[in-house]
Amino acid sequence: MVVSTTVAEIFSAQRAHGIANVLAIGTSVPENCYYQADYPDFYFRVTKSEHMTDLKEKFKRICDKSMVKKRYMHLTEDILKENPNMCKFMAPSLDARLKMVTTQVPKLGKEAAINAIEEWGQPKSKITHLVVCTTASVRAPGADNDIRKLLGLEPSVKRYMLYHQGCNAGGAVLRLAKDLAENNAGARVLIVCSETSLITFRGPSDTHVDSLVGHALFSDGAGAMIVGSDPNATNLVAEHPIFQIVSASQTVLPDSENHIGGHTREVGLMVNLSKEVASLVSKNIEKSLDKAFTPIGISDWNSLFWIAHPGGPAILDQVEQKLGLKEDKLRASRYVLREYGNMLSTSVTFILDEMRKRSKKEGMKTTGEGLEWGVLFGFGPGLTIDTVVLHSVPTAV
Ligand SMILES: CC(=O)CC(=O)SCCNC(=O)CCNC(=O)[C@H](O)C(C)(C)COP(=O)(O)OP(=O)(O)OC[C@H]1O[C@@H](n2cnc3c(N)ncnc32)[C@H](O)[C@@H]1OP(=O)(O)O
Repeated sequence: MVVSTTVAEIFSAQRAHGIANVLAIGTSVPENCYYQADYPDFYFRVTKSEHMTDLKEKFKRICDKSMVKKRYMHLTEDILKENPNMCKFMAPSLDARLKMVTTQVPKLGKEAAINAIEEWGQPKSKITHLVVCTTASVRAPGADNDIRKLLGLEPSVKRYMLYHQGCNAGGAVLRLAKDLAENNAGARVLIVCSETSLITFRGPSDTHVDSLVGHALFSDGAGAMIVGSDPNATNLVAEHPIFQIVSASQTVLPDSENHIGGHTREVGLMVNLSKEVASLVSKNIEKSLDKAFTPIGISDWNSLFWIAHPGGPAILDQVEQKLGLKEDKLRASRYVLREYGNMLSTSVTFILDEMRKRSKKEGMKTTGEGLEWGVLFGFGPGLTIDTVVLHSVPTAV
């Protein structure tokens, strides 16, 4: 038998030619909207904690400084009445939480995915890979298979489930999708991040004030993106890149393990946040920028468009100050924090969506506020920083 092809040729044919692109973006939030101005009253009332007057005043101060105007959560007063243990600081409640999370995470994720697929305009049979991310639960088969079924995707779609990663995973999913798209010719990767506070909500405790910080910031939301290389311009409905994914990296800051943590216990997911998070991120961020942009020859951070995970206003303020960023650089991050809160891994998808939409609306030349190069940062437990270098495309296409 004469074999007419080499392993090197097979290897080459298996790979895409071009760099990975974000080809579509979709988002979704639950119906219930909570206004921050009313939230301290709601929170202390539903958790039957009105007697903790000093703590309530402290929570009001945190909410006032959170920069959040409103956020969306699946949780309702009725759900909490049915599950009173969720209103205590530490009471067994994991089963009840997981039962709701099992339905809610795929449902919200599906809605975002449908929006992304609609924008993409291609048949869903072209989706080859599915990357799903949530901090809210751990199980098998997981939310990835549920989302596959809800969307009617083929059983042969190659699935990747990222559980319990926290906020930096908004960058990590793009890193994974880039590797998949560039290493598999014709691959179309559907990314879905879906987060819910059903797993973290709990009553206040005067010995764990950091829990109140989470309760002032965290919210529900899902974001979806389609990522692929070599966009098809010849189809009846052409594929249009929105951002090119140039490079992606991750690092863990030294001696930072205790600053953001999440532990799933009988009482749900316990999150700890130290007061040093903002200063640690801001002190270390320039190293990640240098590493990502030295090969491109960029050292002026104001020449970039910015997609920074809005962990909290202190993080955005200190990053801005440390790097000498102009006031409007973190505009899209601040907008998403104000209008939606901190949706963990999902937040950066909302920021990408806001940036490209506003760039077009305001007549800017590119999807990145008229600029060519940009950076996406995810910050999460570890303390982990995920850095993604992006390249914009012209808005006129
Ligand atoms: C989950 C993930 O993987 C990734 C994530 O996104 S994790 C979330 C990351 N975000 C954070 O860590 C929040 C960062 N912090 C902030 O944005 C701000 O500090 C804040 C909105 C919480 C408060 O705003 P501020 O301008 O710093 O106000 P400040 O007056 O210092 O703090 C308000 C109160 O909160 C308390 N506080 C702030 N951070 C605290 C913390 N981590 N733990 C305990 N208490 C805290 C302060 O002591 C202060 O109490 P008093 O009013 O009684 O003095």
